[in-house]
Amino acid sequence: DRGMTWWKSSVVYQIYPRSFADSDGDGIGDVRGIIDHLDHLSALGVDVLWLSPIYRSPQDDNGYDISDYTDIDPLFGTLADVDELIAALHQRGMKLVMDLVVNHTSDEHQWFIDSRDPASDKRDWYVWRPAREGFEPGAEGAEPTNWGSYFTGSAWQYDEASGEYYLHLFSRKQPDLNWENPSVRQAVYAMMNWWVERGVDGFRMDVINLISKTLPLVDGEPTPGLGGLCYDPGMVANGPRLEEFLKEMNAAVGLSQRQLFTVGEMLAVDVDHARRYTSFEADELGMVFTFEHMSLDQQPGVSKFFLAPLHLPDLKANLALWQYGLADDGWNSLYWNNHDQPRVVSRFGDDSDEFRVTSAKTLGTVLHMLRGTPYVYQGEELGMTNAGYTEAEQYADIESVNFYRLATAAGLPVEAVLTGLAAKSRDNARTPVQWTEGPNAGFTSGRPWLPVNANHVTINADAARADAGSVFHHYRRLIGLRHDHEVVREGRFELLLPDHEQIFAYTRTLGDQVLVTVANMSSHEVRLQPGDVPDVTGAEVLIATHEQPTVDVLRPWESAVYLVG
Ligand SMILES: O=C(CO[C@H]1O[C@H](CO)[C@@H](O)[C@H](O)[C@H]1O)[C@@H](O)[C@H](O)[C@H](O)CO
Repeated sequence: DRGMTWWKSSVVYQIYPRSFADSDGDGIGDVRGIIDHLDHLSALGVDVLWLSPIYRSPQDDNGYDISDYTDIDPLFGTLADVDELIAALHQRGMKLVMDLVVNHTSDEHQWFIDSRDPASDKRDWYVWRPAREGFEPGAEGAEPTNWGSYFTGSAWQYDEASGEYYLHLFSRKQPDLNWENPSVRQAVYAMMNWWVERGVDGFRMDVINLISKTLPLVDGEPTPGLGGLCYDPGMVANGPRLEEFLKEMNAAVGLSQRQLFTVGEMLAVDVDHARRYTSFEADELGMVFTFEHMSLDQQPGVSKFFLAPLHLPDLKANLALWQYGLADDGWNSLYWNNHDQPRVVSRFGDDSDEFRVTSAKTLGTVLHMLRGTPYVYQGEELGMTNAGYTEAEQYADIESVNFYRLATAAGLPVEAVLTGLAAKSRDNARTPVQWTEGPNAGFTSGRPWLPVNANHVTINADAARADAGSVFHHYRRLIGLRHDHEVVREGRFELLLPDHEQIFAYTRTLGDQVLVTVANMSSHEVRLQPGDVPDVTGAEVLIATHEQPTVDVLRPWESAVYLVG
């Protein structure tokens, strides 16, 4: 049965190696640090480990700028360390998913170094263009199109030596590969097969729906207030040959045939696109990551740093749209956190001492009881919070640093810019994992590359593991429910109380079994009316944040899951 894929009953744990665990005291996490903490993953019960990039890289974007795809950056370790990690994971019944970053490479990759020479047979491996008609090459406004890079500023860099511009949708040191060139595609597939032969079980594909550009490349609508450049992700996403490339890749690497795990990170992807890309008949991808539910607490059409309050009915409506949209074909990925998003307990929960644990648990429950494959980002299982930075100098992330420079140069009040960064900067997700209450939270014996959050004295893995009521043990139980109950894996989703401003409630139905999830997503007590949710009298309570849960009155951030039938 084409739909019978192993990852439908799996939970994925994402590691951002720089910030997970440092084994050699250089202040930067590494592969041996991961090997030293596999017990933590086994205790949590996760099935798949997704590793953000550890390949050789000048680290301009913390590894998402790769200079050698088949070698490990010495910061993180060696190929032998990775072989040991793969063996150790497989021995524990877990799988390893590597990050595949092939929309772009580093400008220090040999391919790009060769490509800079117009006579090189690698010239057409990247996207080179002459200056805009009628402009002096290198002059103001001579860029081939008005596209903005995701890290702000023009997406084109003038190359004095060859007198032309190359495209970089991210940083200047991340030139885009030209996927129109079949030699580029074959080189990528060969690299993927090299890793599969080494024991890797699948790939998380970085911004994979940007690889097919619509030709010819033309100007887009300037984004208001951002210097006249076009920052519309739709400008370059979901191009005309994307599905052709995904099918070709799938066949060349045997992704479906070898049941390899694949998830495509996709900006500007909607549920209709996702249905096509993840359809069981299509042989393209297993899942996609959408940003739609991550874009509801920002002002529409500008940058994520322009904040807007989250309206719970909007979040429920979007999650429901994807649950219904992929109900009978395709498959959802489920996530609140990753290395690009702020910590969910600070964003959608309440990270005060009074409600941090309960709101973190309830956010876990409402996500993990949905239909799809859940992703847990390192530290989420501990209820780690945002970094709480107040000064521009504290930020290390290229996207945040560039945005601060552009926004203040454009005359935006510094306070407003710092407020936006404090809420949305990617550095919020990148503070070191808090293992102990001790120095540097047990992350490193050296000086951490990014300061450890001071709240590690109370929020740390040792304390969480020792406390049966912790977020850690709640996540362990949620993961257990997915392994033990087919209704959690396959049950048909139905949203309840769509317009309720505080309550998130829904059912999952499989045969005569009904799972009822009811959650109060506010810091205030909420009273429900009879009939608001199905009668759960006598039902088995599978998991709950509070003793004696009821569906009449829900305490702040209270949630419970009932199994009826
Ligand atoms: O666009 C991406 C794609 O991210 C992927 O691609 C980026 C380039 O490789 C890389 O920086 C990211 O870490 C990787 O996940 C997000 O980083 C985006 O910039 C934003 O932060 C999300 O709100």
